[in-house]
Amino acid sequence: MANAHFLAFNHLHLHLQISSPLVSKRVIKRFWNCDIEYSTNYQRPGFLNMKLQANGASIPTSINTADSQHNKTPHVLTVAGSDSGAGAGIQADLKACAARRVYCSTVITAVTAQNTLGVQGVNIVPEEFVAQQLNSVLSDMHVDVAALVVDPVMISTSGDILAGPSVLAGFREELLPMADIVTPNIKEASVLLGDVPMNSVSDMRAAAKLIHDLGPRSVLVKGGDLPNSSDAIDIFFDGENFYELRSRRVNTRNTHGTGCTMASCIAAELAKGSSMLSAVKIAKRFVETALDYSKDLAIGNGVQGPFDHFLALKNINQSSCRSDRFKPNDLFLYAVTDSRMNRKWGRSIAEAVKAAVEGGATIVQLREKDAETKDFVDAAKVCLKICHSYGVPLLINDRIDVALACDADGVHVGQSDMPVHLARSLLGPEKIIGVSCKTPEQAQQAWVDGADYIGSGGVYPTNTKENNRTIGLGGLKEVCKASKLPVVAIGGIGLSNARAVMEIGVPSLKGVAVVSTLFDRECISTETRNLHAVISEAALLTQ
Ligand SMILES: Cc1ncc(COP(=O)(O)OP(=O)(O)O)c(N)n1
Ligand SMILES: Cc1nc(C(=O)O)sc1CCOP(=O)(O)O
Ligand SMILES: [Mg+2]
Repeated sequence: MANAHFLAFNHLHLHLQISSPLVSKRVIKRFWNCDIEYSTNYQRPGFLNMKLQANGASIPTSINTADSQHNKTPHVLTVAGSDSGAGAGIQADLKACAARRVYCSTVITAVTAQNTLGVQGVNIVPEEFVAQQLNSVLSDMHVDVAALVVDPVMISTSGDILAGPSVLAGFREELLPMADIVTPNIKEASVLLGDVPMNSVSDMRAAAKLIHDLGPRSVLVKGGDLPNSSDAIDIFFDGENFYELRSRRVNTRNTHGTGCTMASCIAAELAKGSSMLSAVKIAKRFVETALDYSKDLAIGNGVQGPFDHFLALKNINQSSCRSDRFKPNDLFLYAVTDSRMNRKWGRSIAEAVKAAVEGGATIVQLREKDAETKDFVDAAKVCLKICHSYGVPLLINDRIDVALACDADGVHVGQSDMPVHLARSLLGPEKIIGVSCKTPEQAQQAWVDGADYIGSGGVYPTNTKENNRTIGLGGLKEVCKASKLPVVAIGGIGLSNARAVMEIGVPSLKGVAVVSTLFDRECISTETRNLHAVISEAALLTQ
């Protein structure tokens, strides 16, 4: 069978989003030897026409989408081969979708006998039966929106060639032009483009552009195997902009199935309603976290083992994340609360937080050193609602338990609090984690540990935090220069010196974090507005 490998190893996710009112007019055709056609049925609104053809036999199906609003379950349909070792293929897709809280149905194109040592056998599922599985799933499970994630599986992470020239032509001519995203690793990107050299990030950018010219709406070139790079760098290109997505390279043998997992996670996030860029970022962070957590797994005797999709996520409550992930510019005006100051001025934490966000605070941290746990959780829940109504993230100081209990957007930890990598494994890939750093070494470690940002200070002496070493503008500059993460300056910052801080001229510095300048004042919203004006002007001048 000429297209045996194509069926066996092609890996494709069709995400079926049930909750959206839109019906995709995208036509998916020449799907291996099956023709699948989607179109809106204008004669019968609420129905989706589908036609499957296998070996000339047509299986027309009309899907009722009329009551799809009742079914809000995000759903990924994966079309892929089975891996008996369960590290990759259908098994990885199911685990990834389950870990991301998305339902996954499956169409199996081949059954492989494989383990960590290699692939011992492949049994291709007949094309008619692939079509029948598709028909079974799609004729029953309602489809409002289809998005196609194509993982062009041709060369495994271990370097095995998984597909021949006919498959390559199939990808280039048939699948890529209708894909919403295609996710090659650097070896696959090279093969897709006729064996172009792929040795640098600029080669990856050029490849992303050339692959985009083949027709997909966006391209993710995964640089995990890029030589001489200490970071795992991926290039995302949406046809207009390039995004360089960096994460630290996790040193582990347990990488089997990372490509399948990445593609499934992207499909899962799309099914939940994310934008493509956001889906890609979350998927990358998820894979990084899962790899990190699975470093010491010992499964099989081969050189490349599987990783576990669930350990890193076992305690996660992902029910009410903000739709946007952390943006570095959120650090611009960072308000940190203080229970003593609130007591002094006779206001509740929620009143203080509301006034700060009304005045223009761009992120809030609850730093309630002497609050009882129950009071802290209750107050945090109220503050979370206030912050989210302004689109502002809310972080919790020190207390991972409180952050989990109220489902805050993240935490801020110091050098002697819960280590960042543990906080990450408890909180999961989506939560924001900030860490205090006074030195360039700590800043480098923060990146390695998977933090999102750095708080650096005390820039000036402060009465708010006892025995705090002052690092000055010079120390702040050194941290910012060494940091791959965005930095917010903290300590003794107010209207008179915020401008000098913002003008240090290192791009990683994104803003100032303040306590007394906002909260040890009579009118918090006015003080916040005034500080916002000062740092906005400084930011304009330093651009
Ligand atoms: C934004 C920001 N930066 C630094 C700190 C200080 O955190 P830490 O060193 O843990 O000290 P405490 O705040 O816990 O006393 C911070 N809270 N926020
Ligand atoms: C909470 C905190 N952390 C610091 C650090 O240097 O890491 S300084 C500090 C207190 C900042 O309060 P104020 O704005 O009132 O000076
Ligand atoms: Mg702390």
